[in-house]
Amino acid sequence: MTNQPRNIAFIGAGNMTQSIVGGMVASGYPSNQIWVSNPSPAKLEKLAHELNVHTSHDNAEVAKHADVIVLAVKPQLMADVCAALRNEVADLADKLIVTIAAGIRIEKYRDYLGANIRMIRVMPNTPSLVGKGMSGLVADDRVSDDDKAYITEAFDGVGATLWVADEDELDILGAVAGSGPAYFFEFMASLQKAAVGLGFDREKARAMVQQTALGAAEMAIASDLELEDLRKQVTSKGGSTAKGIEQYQAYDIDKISDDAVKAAVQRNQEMAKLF
Ligand SMILES: NC(=O)C1=CN([C@@H]2O[C@H](COP(=O)(O)OP(=O)(O)OC[C@H]3O[C@@H](n4cnc5c(N)ncnc54)[C@H](O)[C@@H]3O)[C@@H](O)[C@H]2O)C=CC1
Ligand SMILES: O=C(O)[C@@H]1CCC=N1
Repeated sequence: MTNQPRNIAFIGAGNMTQSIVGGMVASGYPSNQIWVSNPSPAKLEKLAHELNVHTSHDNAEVAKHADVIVLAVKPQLMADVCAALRNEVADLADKLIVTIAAGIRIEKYRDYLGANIRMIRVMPNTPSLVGKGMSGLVADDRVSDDDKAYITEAFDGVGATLWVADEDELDILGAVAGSGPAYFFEFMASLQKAAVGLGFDREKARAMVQQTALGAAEMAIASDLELEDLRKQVTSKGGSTAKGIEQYQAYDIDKISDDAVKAAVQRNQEMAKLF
């Protein structure tokens, strides 16, 4: 890291924490400066064994070690987890608080943790595990440039980062990029099923689907062309792709994506009210 690594504690050792911590360690973040807590031991044992990070079942204990606390529990549990931290950790205002939870607004965390906290909201995604994450970030106005540079570098280590203007934008980024891997996996699984339906075994069908997805994503990143133009390059006039694309368009794939993203944004907004 260019920025001085800080002691960082993750509260909750679920899918997202495992992805981020795995990616951070792989990108060179010192594992002896990472703490992770979780109520049940199985995930902690795996993290301690594979990544050599510090673990505990006690949230307050890991928080006390940390300069940076990452809240990584489900939104439904956030109020209770924060209430316990507030009771047990005296100097929360001196620490940088990062949350990766969908929906819940910074203002709400001030109720949960105290009015004087400084906070960054990050909306990551699970490909962070393989260093290909996409994380959106937004900070309150108490967060310093140093804090922002540090957290940007930490999440750049597990993929790409994008600072957004406000929390409304973060809800949208979450609905596109946070949830996005699920949309792509759903689509890839459906292509796999189509190939299996025509006689391929699952393994071969998966191999061709995942390599094609990887190739398409890498081409999109490498190219200056619009995505629509990349699609056209594959679609020879009178050829087979044109027939396949006609089917997607008949089901109005744009509307499917539009509806999906709007539904996910709406749920983020609901969670902001609920928790
Ligand atoms: N999974 C994803 O793709 C993404 C998730 N997020 C956010 O990340 C957060 C975590 O999501 P996941 O990792 O998917 O959930 P998860 O359910 O896999 O992980 C949550 C973890 O918290 C632990 N936990 C439960 N009660 C706890 C407590 N009192 N103290 C400490 N840990 C406790 C659970 O045992 C579990 O290991 C959520 O708020 C979600 O909105 C954000 C972006 C992407
Ligand atoms: O489904 C969720 O609520 C979280 C946020 C983005 C991905 N997973």
